[in-house]
Amino acid sequence: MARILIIGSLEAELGAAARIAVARGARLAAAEGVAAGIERLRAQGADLVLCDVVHDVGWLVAQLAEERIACPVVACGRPDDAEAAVRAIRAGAKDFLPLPPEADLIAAMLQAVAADPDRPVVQDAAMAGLIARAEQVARADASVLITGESGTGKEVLARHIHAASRRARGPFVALNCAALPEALLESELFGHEKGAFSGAVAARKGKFEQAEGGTLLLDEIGEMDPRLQAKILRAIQEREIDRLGGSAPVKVDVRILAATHRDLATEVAKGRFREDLYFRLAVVRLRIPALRERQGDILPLARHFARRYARANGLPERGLSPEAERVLLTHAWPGNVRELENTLHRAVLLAEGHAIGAEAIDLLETAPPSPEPVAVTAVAAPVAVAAPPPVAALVGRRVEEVERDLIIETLSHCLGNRTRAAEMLGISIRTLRNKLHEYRAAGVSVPPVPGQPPYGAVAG
Ligand SMILES: Nc1ncnc2c1ncn2[C@@H]1O[C@H](COP(=O)(O)OP(=O)(O)OP(=O)(O)O)[C@@H](O)[C@H]1O
Repeated sequence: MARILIIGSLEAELGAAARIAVARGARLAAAEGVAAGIERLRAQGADLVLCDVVHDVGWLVAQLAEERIACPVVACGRPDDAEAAVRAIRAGAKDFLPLPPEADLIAAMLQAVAADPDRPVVQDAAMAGLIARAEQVARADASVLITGESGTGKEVLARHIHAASRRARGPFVALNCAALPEALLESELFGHEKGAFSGAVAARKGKFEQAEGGTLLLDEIGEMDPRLQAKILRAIQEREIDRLGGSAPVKVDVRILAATHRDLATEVAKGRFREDLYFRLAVVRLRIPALRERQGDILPLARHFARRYARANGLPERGLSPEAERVLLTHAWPGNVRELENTLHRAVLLAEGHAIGAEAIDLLETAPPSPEPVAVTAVAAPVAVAAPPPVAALVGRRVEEVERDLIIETLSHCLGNRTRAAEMLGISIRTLRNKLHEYRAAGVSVPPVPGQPPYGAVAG
């Protein structure tokens, strides 16, 4: 069932469109303005956005592209307002829906979004078997532990399980447990009441409550502090959570999926992960093979990314030359699908001519692949897989220097996406932009905004 987000007032004709969509089986959410709409998309996603042209459709489309939220936007307005329609389409809206709405047009839109564009691309037999198993367990409500090296597609698989489950109509919420310090992670997970700590100016729902009726993915669960592990265990067992500063527990109906690149059984043996939580989470275990273990997926994935980035950059869709295919098939891909994706993104931008040739496949130097799960930091560069530096190694360095390296590395991990990097760093986007200006002024190279040249005219 398609999930539609309507941005605009439901009291106007857009309300009629909403009623038709619901009558045709869509699930509806509404936001008064673009900023609120984006907030909602970040938390819960949608299959289609209908945005009233009185709002800034261009800004909405640009923001979604920057945050890599893949969701088509259809602008809506009066048919006599041709100027607004043209403006919206030029800004990147997929279509223009004239108001008052026609039931048939809405039905056609819903049908078009029903095909799942986020379905994992799979061809290798090992991976196809895993997907079949995931779809089978999706129907139950049991927790699932997804393991695999960094970049193998653990979040993609988690989203697929959610989409194939009875909770598909509910929200899918993901939280990277390694990206936040303990105190912040606790309030992100469980929410807080107003005044729970200095700075808590208003009550805020945590991820558990945001995922109500849906699925919560706890990514990088192996990095979680033991105190929070105990709280997660309680949430799963009792199906209730305590907001920070709250006086009564809150009931939650959430399916938990957990992901980690670590071998949790070993973490348990070493006393770093609670055994009881491990058994609760690992009711079903799905291990995603490294990309080098599923050669059959390399070319289908490469073609998929070549298409995606050609479209995203307004470039013609081109195939891969036989030589480029050979290069892709012989690389070890220690950064897995994420590395392949980044490589194809660069290749699409670099390639000249009718096909993507080997000269456009720019493979970054990487460490030789390790058969063991490799520890990576939350701020690892997009393709380099490296052990996290022990804090002791930082002694002797200035705080501002370490901060600068952390910010630049995080930004590069996020492929230049400012909003994502700020979120991961736990700082405001404004602070991030100010810091980046300072670094540039000092001659430090800063990862560019996706799709823009390194020192483009756009600020930040
Ligand atoms: N089977 C797939 N089909 C299409 N895209 C994929 C597939 N697997 C991974 N990707 C893409 O590769 C990138 C990495 O995937 P994802 O974030 O799910 O990996 P991960 O294992 O969760 O990584 P990490 O351990 O770093 O969190 C994403 O951009 C994702 O869209």
